[in-house]
Amino acid sequence: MSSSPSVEPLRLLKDVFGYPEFRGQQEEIIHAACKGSDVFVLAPTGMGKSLCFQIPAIAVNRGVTIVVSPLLALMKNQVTQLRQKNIQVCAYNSDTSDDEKKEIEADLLSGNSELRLLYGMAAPDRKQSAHCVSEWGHDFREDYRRMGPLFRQHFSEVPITALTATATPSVQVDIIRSLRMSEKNMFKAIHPFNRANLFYEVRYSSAPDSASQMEAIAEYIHTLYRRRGRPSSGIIYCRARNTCDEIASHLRRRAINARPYHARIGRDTLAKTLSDWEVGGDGEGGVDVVCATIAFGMGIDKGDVRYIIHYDLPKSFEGYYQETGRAGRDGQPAKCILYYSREDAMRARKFVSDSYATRVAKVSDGPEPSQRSPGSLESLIKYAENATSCRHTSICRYFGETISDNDPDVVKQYCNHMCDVCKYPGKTRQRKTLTVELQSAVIAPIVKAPPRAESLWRTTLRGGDEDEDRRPAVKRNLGESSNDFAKKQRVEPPPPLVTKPFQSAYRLSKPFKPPFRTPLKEQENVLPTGPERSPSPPISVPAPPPEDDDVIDISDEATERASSPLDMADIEVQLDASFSTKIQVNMREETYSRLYGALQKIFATRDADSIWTKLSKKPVSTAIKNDVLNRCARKLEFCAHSLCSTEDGYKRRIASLLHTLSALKDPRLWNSSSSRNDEDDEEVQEVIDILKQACSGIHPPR
Ligand SMILES: Nc1ncnc2c1ncn2[C@@H]1O[C@H](COP(=O)(O)OP(=O)(O)OP(=O)(O)O)[C@@H](O)[C@H]1O
Repeated sequence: MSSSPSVEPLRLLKDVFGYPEFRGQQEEIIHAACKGSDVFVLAPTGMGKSLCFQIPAIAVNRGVTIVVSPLLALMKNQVTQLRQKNIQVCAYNSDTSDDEKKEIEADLLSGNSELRLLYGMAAPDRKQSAHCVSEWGHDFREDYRRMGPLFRQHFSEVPITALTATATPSVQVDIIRSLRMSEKNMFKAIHPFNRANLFYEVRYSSAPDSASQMEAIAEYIHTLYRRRGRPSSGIIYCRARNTCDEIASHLRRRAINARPYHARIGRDTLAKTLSDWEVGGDGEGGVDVVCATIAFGMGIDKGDVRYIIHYDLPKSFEGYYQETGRAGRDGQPAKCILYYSREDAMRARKFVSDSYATRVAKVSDGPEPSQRSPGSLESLIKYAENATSCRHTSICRYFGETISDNDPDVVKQYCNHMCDVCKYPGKTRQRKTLTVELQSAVIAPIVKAPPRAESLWRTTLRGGDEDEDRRPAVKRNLGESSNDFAKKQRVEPPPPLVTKPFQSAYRLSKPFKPPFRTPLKEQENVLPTGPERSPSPPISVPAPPPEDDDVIDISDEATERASSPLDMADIEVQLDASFSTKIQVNMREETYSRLYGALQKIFATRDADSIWTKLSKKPVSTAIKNDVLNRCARKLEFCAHSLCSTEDGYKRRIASLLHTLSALKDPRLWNSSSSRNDEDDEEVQEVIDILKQACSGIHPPR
């Protein structure tokens, strides 16, 4: 079906959309679509893909263009914007009233439709889910796959345009095949992925410390304000909803106009936040910063977003690219800061690998999902760990571009000092190196532990850090290479390094080396067979500890113990004093006891036996139960101690752990069949894993 446009596309661009010229290959794409070719567009975030189908829909004054979108919010925005331009457009989705649906159907059946565009969902029976954002290659893959043949069966001549910002070469092939697009009559526009106006930076920390990280973010926003003389629009992305709430409150306490945005907030409030944010960022009111999960992503199109901060690691490279793509859509410079620590990377890893299996199972044919896959996350981790390659070229390379890093002129085409690696090479390398080496620094001067423990610690810390210098001594002097400080910095330097160990002790793959000496010898109590390492049960979300609970009161430890149902062994716990210069030894001992008591309380419930069965699959004696709880308490305490540099940080972490342990008394947390797609579950899952690990230590797999 070939048509020539009734109205010149360029005139529409100028008169209706108010832009003087086309961007990238917009013009060619629009002409190909008007001619009736199938069109595949791969173009970076913010390039203007929407106009590539909107202009042909208006220009060819015949028939109606159906826009299939995976996202209700995106649909709504576009419908509103097009209506403001007096274009006949409707949406047909779960929000459309029955009357309006009838009107639309009548219009379509009239044979002379007045509608130019009709927006519909990829899966109309499915409520819009926050997790679908940037994920159509996964959650919607099956819907699109079914839609392709069905559509072609009924409308063999109708051209299809597919547009995406994040498709690796294999996903491109899959999209074209799934939608049954014509290979012969196809116009393919592949744009470079690069977003040259975005400054990418990775801020390394040795372990996420929420208080200092939030404060660093507040400080960054204040500095930006001082430099620009007015507020700037920004988005802070977090994996967990609770974190969004916490950061938003923290920023508000620091006089920054911030709001949370995630799926647990009511629709009306979200709509208000979005509209307030759309007018904010210029000092004239509104909301300046949105602290959001991925619920706030694809389809967000505000030109003047000056910064995107990833408070923690996104679950995929595609997600990272999509989310940073919300910045600088007006073409002006904008900053994208990714906070990275290995502890967080390990959490994300665990989370993604668990949920990926479910996703793969859903794919009937074609390549496995790439987004939110362990491979995609690993690439993102590699990107963050790499302090020597330009961020821009690394991103483009992930999406399949071939770029030679050896040729500075080539690199310059991608990045003109618009990333931390290119702008501050020495400093970036040193920051990354120091966060790694500081782990040794924290431990080395104070540990007089047996050589085995030390080498284990060092090995674990250094795993996966192949491309880093490994200098033995820690230098606190952040001296720069001569060029780095030659010019006055225009970007805010990263916050001070966090001087804490840099690894999730929760996730050590090697045996845990406790800081306590205990008369219970490792692996003394061996049961006949070891428990299987079955996947952990899905769990629901515990509420976070209230802020007032942040600092724990250790004094009621005795009460915890007294109410314990187990015949608690009189465990003599000796602290290895050499580990404990940060936190007073007696506080660590008390904390250990409190954790032990809290663990015992979990097993005070009626469901204790079934929980033990889940953990060990074999009958367990009271002595062994006590040993498992002891190991778990030691490990939890050790983790908290390892990951904190201050007493306050230690107390906060312990408070959060105690809260999680308390939540685990609820048997539903062990049995729930709800999906573990929420980061809030992670601490619960970690405790369960540690318990399992403690059990397997007692029954080593043979
Ligand atoms: N030719 C143009 N000149 C100037 N601005 C344009 C042009 N084309 C589109 N834009 C504007 O660029 C912004 C981004 O467009 P759009 O939302 O279509 O991007 P996109 O490619 O779909 O991005 P994403 O994949 O990130 O959603 C919009 O505000 C749009 O109006």
